[in-house]
Amino acid sequence: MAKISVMGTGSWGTALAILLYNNGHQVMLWSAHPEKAVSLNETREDSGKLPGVKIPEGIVITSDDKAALTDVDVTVFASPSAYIRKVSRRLAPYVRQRQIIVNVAKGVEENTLMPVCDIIKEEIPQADVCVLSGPSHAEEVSRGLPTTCVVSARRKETAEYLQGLFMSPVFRVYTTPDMLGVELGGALKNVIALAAGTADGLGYGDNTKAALITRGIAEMTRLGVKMGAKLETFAGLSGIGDLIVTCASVHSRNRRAGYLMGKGYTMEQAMKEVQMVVEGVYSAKAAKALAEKYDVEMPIVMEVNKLLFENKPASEAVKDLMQREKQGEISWE
Ligand SMILES: NC(=O)C1=CN([C@@H]2O[C@H](COP(=O)(O)OP(=O)(O)OC[C@H]3O[C@@H](n4cnc5c(N)ncnc54)[C@H](O)[C@@H]3O)[C@@H](O)[C@H]2O)C=CC1
Ligand SMILES: O=C(CO)COP(=O)(O)O
Repeated sequence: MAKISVMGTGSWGTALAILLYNNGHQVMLWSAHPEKAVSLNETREDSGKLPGVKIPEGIVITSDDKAALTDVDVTVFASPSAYIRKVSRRLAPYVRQRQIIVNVAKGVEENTLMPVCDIIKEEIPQADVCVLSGPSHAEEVSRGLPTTCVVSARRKETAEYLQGLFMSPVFRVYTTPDMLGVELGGALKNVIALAAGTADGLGYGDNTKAALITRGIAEMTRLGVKMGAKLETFAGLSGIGDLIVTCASVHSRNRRAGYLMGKGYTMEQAMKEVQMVVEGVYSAKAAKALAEKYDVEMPIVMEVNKLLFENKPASEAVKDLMQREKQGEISWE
């Protein structure tokens, strides 16, 4: 049994706290907001985000920074990527040397182009920062539906230790040394899922969805490999796996936001309607900037940026993607 704190009471933090508790660990769930910790303690359910999912009484819910980080074996950082830097800075004084921190957020910071693990490392240099990612909607994990993920760490032993903590009969975890690839897959798939949702909103079919997923993973892989990630990672759970689920699932916030934009909502209206974090909107500019920095062609990412930030009509974006200059699927050289 390990002592684990989960930092963040969004749907993913809550689902992972329940998973880890059911695996027999001692679990604390921390909220950045005292009032949220108080209300969750009373209701033992987040009826807005995970209706019908009970948070076991054995999980201690707190907003006390020090208590949540004292004598823990592992801490899981589950805040949305936009808050990770602020949360890391706030918690850094309570983090011991070589503390294992598992990042589960998916994003790239807009102004620094850093994936989430790098942000945590910068703010908490004494920590051993790892990542868990994959096709894993909280709504399904919290109900014990079979799910697979991948965990990556600097050292193989740490990755295997974490694999053991998270694994359960309904939650299968693989290990990988490719932290960068895992992180990029998780962040970039959200941008492509906005496009897939938009296509749904426009009333397009399964052919269109398959095209966006396939050409989307091609873009993600091109960028990732140029940045130093491994090609195989993009064919794995944190790459194509997560891209498929996010483009197709009824639970996906990114797909839903895209769907609403396909129906004519502005980005702001869509985000308001979805009510939970839509990471693709925050990562889209960073993905575009990375494509430019590494000189990689990412036409879907470019069109999503126009849709989000230049009010380009969705149907125009699709037309422009379809009528791009002719291409080979693989090189003739
Ligand atoms: N929900 C899911 O199924 C999955 C989510 N993720 C990732 O996990 C991360 C968290 O997502 P969710 O739990 O879904 O978020 P959510 O939309 O359910 O909840 C938002 C979270 O933001 C927190 N928050 C709001 N204002 C804050 C502030 N000023 N400072 C710090 N925290 C603040 C809230 O307390 C809450 O924990 C995201 O990066 C997401 O991509 C990854 C896998 C699955
Ligand atoms: O990352 C996720 C599933 O693996 C969650 O995706 P959404 O944020 O689109 O719901």
